[in-house]
Amino acid sequence: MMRTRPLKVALLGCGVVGSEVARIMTTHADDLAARIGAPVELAGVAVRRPAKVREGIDPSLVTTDATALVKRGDIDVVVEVIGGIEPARSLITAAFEHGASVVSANKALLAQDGAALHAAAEEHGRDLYYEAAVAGAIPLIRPLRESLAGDKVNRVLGIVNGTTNFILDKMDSTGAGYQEALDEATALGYAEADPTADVEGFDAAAKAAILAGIAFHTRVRLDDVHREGMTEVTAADFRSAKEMGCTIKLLAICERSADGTAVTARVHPAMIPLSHPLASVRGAYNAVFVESDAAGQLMFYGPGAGGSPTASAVLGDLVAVCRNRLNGATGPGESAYADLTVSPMGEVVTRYHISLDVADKPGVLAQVATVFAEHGVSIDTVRQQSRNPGSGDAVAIEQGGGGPREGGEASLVVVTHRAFDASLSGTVEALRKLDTVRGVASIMRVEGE
Ligand SMILES: NC(=O)c1ccc[n+]([C@@H]2O[C@H](COP(=O)([O-])OP(=O)(O)OC[C@H]3O[C@@H](n4cnc5c(N)ncnc54)[C@H](O)[C@@H]3O)[C@@H](O)[C@H]2O)c1
Ligand SMILES: N[C@@H](CCO)C(=O)O
Ligand code: NA
Repeated sequence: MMRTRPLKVALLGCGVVGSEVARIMTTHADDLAARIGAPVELAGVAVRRPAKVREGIDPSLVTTDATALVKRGDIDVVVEVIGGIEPARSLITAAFEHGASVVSANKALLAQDGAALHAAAEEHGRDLYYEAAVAGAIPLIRPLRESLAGDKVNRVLGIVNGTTNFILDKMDSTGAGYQEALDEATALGYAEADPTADVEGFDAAAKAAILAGIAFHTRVRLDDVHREGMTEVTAADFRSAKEMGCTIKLLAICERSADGTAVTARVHPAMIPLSHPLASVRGAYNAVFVESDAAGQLMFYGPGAGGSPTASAVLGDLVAVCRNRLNGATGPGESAYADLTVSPMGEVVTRYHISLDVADKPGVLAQVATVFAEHGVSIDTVRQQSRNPGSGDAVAIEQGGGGPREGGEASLVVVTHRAFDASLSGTVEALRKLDTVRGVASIMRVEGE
């Protein structure tokens, strides 16, 4: 039976995501009411620039005082789509203290202060939902928290940042420059207010922390996630990847150790085979693999960024939280009982593609191979490409076949078998000290094989 008194919603922030949340709340009001069992009313919209015209929003609802709005006392659900740490954190905390449940899209805040916010929600008997915070529209938080609650997750691997996937895809498929592709992603509403968060991997690292925490029932914070951005990926890296039958993606990888007692979480660019499903994830789309004991391998795919897709996830949470309120119940809170050790990057085991600039003279290959062996890193393949003395150009490689002329420089590409990341770092450090190694052009991990 439909309750006539509406549930009151306060919207904090009316930017790319907030404006879409308001639009869908208005256009789908009847369906939302039927699904929830009570009408939902937009009771206030906190903004920074009140003079801006906001189509479909009653100007009398607009306020610049977000604090007063969340403290009104009659608000059932606060939707936080401001982003950043403050004032979002204080506003969410105040919302719980004043009796509201919270829906947020704020991965930066949840990765940093998720534990404290969950504790505040629990203390006040309210909900904290954040499906939109990870991989936009794709249902991922709820499947991990609820659908897989009876299984044991061992690995989460995916593309969780739309902006960087858009940029890498453009660079790979059209040869576009980095800045041109970033400007387009920003114009399409994918990028964060400061795109450094996207391109330096902070956004994906925050999402990895949230996913690892839920998947492994262990607190994983942003600082626990090894992070490398994608600003140094070059056209030459894409050429190397192509020669390997691979492409390059910015991946988030959360793994349980072989003995099951520890976990790692990391974000970095990596080569993946073109035959892997993640290789064909284009534009701002995201895709995440979840591997678990009983279910095996699951793949989640869809739009990972943008106002309307993100609003879809926010609305889904809003419906769930409103239903809980009507039932006098709360949904699942934080689950960190397993309390596994979060290991550093050095304990990750994977494969590596290393490009070295070396002197083209006898014994160099053996010297390089010895350094790998001394650090316990086993070589899978080696490829050498010579450059004629005085020319920067690579020429055909015919090892021992009268090709390379001694005295010039060569580029040496080594692909390893699986090895500890710490061993690889030790290898690279030692390689840099060899006189015959002129430089380490790139180091890229190889995943998804
Ligand atoms: N855009 C996306 O694709 C996307 C996807 C998933 C999650 N998110 C997350 O959603 C949140 C919002 O992102 P967005 O893209 O809509 O950002 P946005 O910058 O377009 O919108 C944020 C809005 O909040 C307003 N704001 C800032 N401080 C405020 C304050 N004190 N009171 C009221 N309003 C204030 C800003 O003026 C702005 O209009 C962020 O946490 C972001 O990480 C965004
Ligand atoms: N800036 C983020 C938004 C979605 O969280 C992205 O590009 O994926
Ligand atoms: Na999601």
